[in-house]
Amino acid sequence: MFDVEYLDIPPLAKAGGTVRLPGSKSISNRVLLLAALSHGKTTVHDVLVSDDTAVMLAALKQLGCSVQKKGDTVSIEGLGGQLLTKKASLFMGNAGTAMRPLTAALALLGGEFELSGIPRMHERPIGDLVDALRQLGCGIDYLGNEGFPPLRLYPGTLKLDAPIRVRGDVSSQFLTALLMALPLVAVHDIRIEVIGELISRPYIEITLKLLKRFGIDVQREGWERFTIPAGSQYRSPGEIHVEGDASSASYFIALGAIAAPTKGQKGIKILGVGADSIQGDIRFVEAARMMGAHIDSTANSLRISRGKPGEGWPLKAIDLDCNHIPDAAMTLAVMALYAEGTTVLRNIASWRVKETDRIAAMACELRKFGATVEEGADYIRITPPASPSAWATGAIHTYDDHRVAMCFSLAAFNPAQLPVRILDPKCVAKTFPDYFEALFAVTEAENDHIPVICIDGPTASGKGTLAALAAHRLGYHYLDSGALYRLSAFAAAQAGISLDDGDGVAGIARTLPVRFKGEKVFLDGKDVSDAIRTEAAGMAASKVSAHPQVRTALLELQHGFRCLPGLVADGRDMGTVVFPGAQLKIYLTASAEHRAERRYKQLISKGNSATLASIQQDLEARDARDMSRKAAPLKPADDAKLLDNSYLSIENSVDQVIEWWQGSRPF
Ligand SMILES: O=C(O)C1=C[C@@H](OP(=O)(O)O)[C@@H](O)[C@H](O)C1
Ligand SMILES: C=C(OP(=O)(O)O)C(=O)O
Repeated sequence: MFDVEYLDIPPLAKAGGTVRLPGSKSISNRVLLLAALSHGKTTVHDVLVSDDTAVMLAALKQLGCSVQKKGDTVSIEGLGGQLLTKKASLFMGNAGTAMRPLTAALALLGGEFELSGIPRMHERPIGDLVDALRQLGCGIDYLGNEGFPPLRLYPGTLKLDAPIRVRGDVSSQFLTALLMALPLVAVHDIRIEVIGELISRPYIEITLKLLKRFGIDVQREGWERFTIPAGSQYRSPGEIHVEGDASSASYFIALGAIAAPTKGQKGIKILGVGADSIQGDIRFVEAARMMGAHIDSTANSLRISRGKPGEGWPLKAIDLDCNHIPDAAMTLAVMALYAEGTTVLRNIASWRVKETDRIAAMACELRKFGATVEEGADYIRITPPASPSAWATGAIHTYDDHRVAMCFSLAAFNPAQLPVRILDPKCVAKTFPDYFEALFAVTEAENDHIPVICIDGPTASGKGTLAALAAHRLGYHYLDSGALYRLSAFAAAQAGISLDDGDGVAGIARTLPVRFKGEKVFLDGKDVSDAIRTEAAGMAASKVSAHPQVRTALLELQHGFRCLPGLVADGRDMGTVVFPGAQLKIYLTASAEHRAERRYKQLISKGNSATLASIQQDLEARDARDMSRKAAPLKPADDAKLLDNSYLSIENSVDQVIEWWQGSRPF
C-alpha cells in the first residue's frame, strides 16, 4: 500500500498484462458474519484483506468467535446463534457491510452493545434499519444524531408476528441486514415488506444467494415481499470461496478500454470474476461495452482491449440508469473523460450518502481535468474537455473514498500527458490496499515521463538516508547506486575475482541480483546491508568504480530502476551520467569536518574504534580520488541544486528536497 500524503501518477501511455483481483468486499463481509452465526466451522478462502473486513473480523472476535486467519484464508468457529459475549463496544470504521448487518444481528440476539465508526460513518443513514428493528421490539438508542450511528443496543421483547416494514430507497443494506439477522429468530415465518422503490437490487441477490449457501431459503415476491421460513437454521457450508471483487474489476476493465495495449500483450486480463459472478457489478461489463470496450469473458475471467480507432476508440458517450451498479458507475464517470459526447449517469441518488457525497465529489474532481459537469439530486452529466489542449490536471481530493482514489488514477491516460496527483492514496485500504501496485504492474509510461530525483554528493554527506527518506515520502523506488559498486566488489571478491580485473568485475556487475527495501540491500535474496557498508567495502567500491567497464555494465542495471511511479537515486554520477534528463538533481554536501564527525559517531555506535582525524583524512583522500577520476568524476551536474546540510537536520533536508520537487510539479 502507498502510505504517503499524495501519490503522483506520471502520464501513462499503455496497459497490458494480468490482474488478480482481491476478494469481493460484499461477499467477504456477508460470509464472515454468516459463518459466525452458523453452527460449526467455516473456512473462507480468498477473503478480502482490507479495512472493511478487518473491522468485521475484529468485531466477531470481540463477540467471542474463534477466528484463525492465515493470509486470505479465514477459519471461523460459528457461535450457532448464541453470543458468548453480551456486552461490547464495536468499531465499524466506515464499513456499511459491517455496520448495518451487525446492528441487526446484535439487536435481535440481545445484549448491551455500542456500535460506532469513523466520523463519516456517523453521517451515513441507518434510521430506516433502526425503525424496522424497533418494530420488532429491539432496544436501540441513537448516541449522536437521530437516524445515524453511533448506536446503543439493549435487549428488548421481540414481537415477530406482524410483517416487518423496511424502507428500501436509501440503501439496500438495511434489507440485507434484516435478511441476514432474522433467520436467527425465525420460530415461525417472518415476512419483510419493502417500502419505497428498492435500490441497488443486485446486492439483495448476493445476500439471497449466500443465505442459500448457509442453509436459508428465503421466499420472495418480486422486490416487495420476502419471507424467512419458520425453523430456518444457519448451517455452515464447511468451505467457501470468495470471488474477486467485481467493483474493483471496473478500474481494470476501464483501463483496458482506454489504454493502448503494451507490446506483446492483448490488453488486460482479469482473474477472479467473470460471467458466472454473483455480484451485480459484473454488469459494468455491459456499460463498458456500450462505451466501446472489447470484452471477452469466461466463467471467472475477463479480457479487455481497446476498440480500434473509429470503432470503440475514442469511447462513446452513454446515457445510463446506474441504479444496479452504484459503485462501479463511478468508474464510468472517469471513462466519460475519454468519450465523444456527453455522458449522463442517472438514478444514483445513493451516491450522496456513501463514503462521501459522491455526486458532488466526482463533479468537483472531474472539473479539475477541464470537463464540464452538471450535477443533479440523482444524476451527473459529464462533457469531456473539447481537445487535448483543453485538458488540465490537478491534485485529486479523495474525501477518504477509496473509489474516488481508484477511478481518478485512470485520468493519467489524458491526451495532454499530464501527471495526476492522488491525495491520501491510502484510502484505497477500505477495499483494495494494493490497488496502485496492481495498477503500476500493468501500465507503462514513456520512460522520460517517469520522474527521477538524483541526489549526488561526496562520501558521508548523508545522501543515502536523505534519498531513502525522500523516496519513502513520495512512494518512489529507491536506488542506492553506491551499493551497486559495493555489491559488485563484494560479489567479485566472493567469486574470487581481483578488484583490479575491470572486465571480470564488470561481468559480475552486469547481472547483479539486487533488491532494495528501505535502506536494506539484498543480494540474491540475502540481506547484505551490513556486509557491504563496512569501511573496507567502501574502499573496494571506490576501487571498482574507477573501471569504466564496470560503470558501463552497471548503467543498464541502474536504468532498470526507473519504474512507475518514480525513482530517487543517490550516488556520485546520477545527475551527470546515469540520469542526465532527471527532473530534479541535487548535489548534497557538508564540510569535511561534519562528515567525518558523522562517520565517527556511526562507527563508535557500532562498537568500532576510530579516530576523528584519521577518518577525516580518509574522507578527504576519497573525495580527491572520486573528483579526479577520469570516468564520471564526482561533480555537481550543471543544473543541480546545491544543498549543504552541515547545519541541517535530516528532516529539514528531506523537507527541502520535497519543496524543490513540489516546485517543479504542475499541482
Ligand atoms: O450490500 C452491499 O454489499 C453493498 C450495497 C451497496 O450499498 P447501497 O445499498 O447502500 O447502495 C453498495 O454501494 C455497497 O458498496 C455494498
Ligand atoms: C458504498 C461503499 O461501501 P459500504 O460497504 O461501506 O457501503 C463502497 O464500497 O463503495
